[in-house]
Formats: sequence, structure tokens, C-alpha cells
Amino acid sequence: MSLTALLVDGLTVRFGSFRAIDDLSLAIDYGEVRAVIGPNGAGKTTLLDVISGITRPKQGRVLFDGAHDITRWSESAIARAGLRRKFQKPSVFEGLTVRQHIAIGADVGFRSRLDAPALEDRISEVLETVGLTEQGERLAGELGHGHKQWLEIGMVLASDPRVLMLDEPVAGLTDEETERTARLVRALVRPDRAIVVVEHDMDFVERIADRVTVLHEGRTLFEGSMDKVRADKAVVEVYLGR
Ligand SMILES: Nc1ncnc2c1ncn2[C@@H]1O[C@H](COP(=O)(O)OP(=O)(O)OP(=O)(O)O)[C@@H](O)[C@H]1O
Repeated sequence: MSLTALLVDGLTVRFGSFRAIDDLSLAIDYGEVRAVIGPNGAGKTTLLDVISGITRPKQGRVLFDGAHDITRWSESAIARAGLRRKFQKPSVFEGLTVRQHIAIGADVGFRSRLDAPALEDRISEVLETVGLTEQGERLAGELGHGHKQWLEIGMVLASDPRVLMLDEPVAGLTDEETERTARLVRALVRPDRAIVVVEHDMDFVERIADRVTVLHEGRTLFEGSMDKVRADKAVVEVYLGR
């Protein structure tokens, strides 16, 4: 296993003549939580779209696990390899229970197929981790927004991801739910997993991120700890000071 989970190398994504990602290079290691922040339109979602196979770059590579350029892989091949994403808007199956959702996540994603008892154990373990044990038999449609977010994190987690991408996981959550999500994200850290979080809530980012990459106009404006990010003049000018 490489120490680097994702190596983004000279990546450019164009929409017509506009460069949403502009010759971007960055490395994300196993064992870390990396926050990707920056103003609207900086290219954060586009970066996640490339890593998850939704958008094809014009130039550059994304090496997964030090060896595989995933920019030509299909979305499903990328997901099967263990790169999994929770999208910004919760989209649960209203008529299925919480347990059924986690089962789908485990069944679709788990790289070594589980037998029935192992699957039940896995579901219970995931429910415990995301704090939804008591809601296991409830229909997803009855859950509040926070619980839906944790359910979706649970679905992704059930697949035992190597790279876990979370797109604005605390948008629309209360302060208490945000705090609980921060604790959850930190509990998902493992030496063989990289967690990439796109988020606008800077207090949340400070709580979870080992390192922060600030994007601006498709390039890295700054990279470092949140303390250093907050102190950087250029970052304050284009983003934090607004
Ligand atoms: N399919 C597309 N066609 C044309 N332009 C696009 C497309 N997708 C994204 N863009 C443009 O690329 C730029 C980067 O968008 P992106 O969604 O990656 O930004 P972001 O940093 O995620 O912003 P936000 O914080 O608002 O989510 C924006 O100017 C956006 O309008």
C-alpha cells in the first residue's frame, strides 16, 4: 500500500474555454482527514466529480494507491475499488428502513462479499458508529435531516471505503448535529483510509481536518493546518474575510 491515497497530478478540467480545474496538483495521504475549502466556483465539487469518475479531465492524472490512474475508469469501477462519496443532498429511499439502507451499502460496496451473519454484524456495527442503532427499523422517510445525513454516511461506510468523500456533510445541520458529525468523522479515521471533506463551515473544518487545501479558481491557493489557513492573507482576502 502506498502512503498516498490520491495523487492529483497536473489536473485540468475545462467546460468550454473555462478552466474549472487549472493544472492542479495535490496529494492526500491515508490516515488523514483533508478538508477542501474555497469560495463558490473554486472547483471543489468538480475535483470530487473527477475523483469519483463523473467528470473526465482534459489533462492530468489522479493516481489511486500510488499505482492506478483512475481518470479513465468508470464510476462503478472507481466505487468498487473503494473510493466512495456521500453527495451533498441526502437522497434516501423513503420506503426502506434504516437497516435496509446500510445493507444496501454493505452489499453493493463491500469488497469481500459477506455471508448473512457477517452482514448483520456489519450493519449493527455501522449503525452503532453513526449513532442510528435505535432508528434501525424506522423508515428513512421519517428521519430528520441530520439523521438522513448520518444514514448516508453509514451507507458509504458500510462498504468499508479506502477513500471516503463527503460533500458538505453539515450543510443545514444544527450546531449540535454539526458537533456530532465532527465526532463521527474523526471516528472514521483509519491508517488505511483517506477522508476528503468539502465544506464551508470553518469551525467544523477546524474540528475535523488534519490538513486543509484552499482552492481558488481551480488552483491551490494555500495548503496547511487550519491555524495557518486562517492566518494567510491571500486566503482571508479571497475567502475567509468575505
Ligand atoms: N457541467 C458544467 N458546465 C459548465 N460549467 C460548470 C460545470 N460544472 C461546474 N462548472 C463551473 O465550474 C466552476 C467550478 O464549479 P464547482 O461546482 O466545482 O465549484 P465549487 O468550488 O464546488 O463551488 P460551491 O462552493 O459553490 O459548491 C464554476 O464556475 C461552475 O459554474
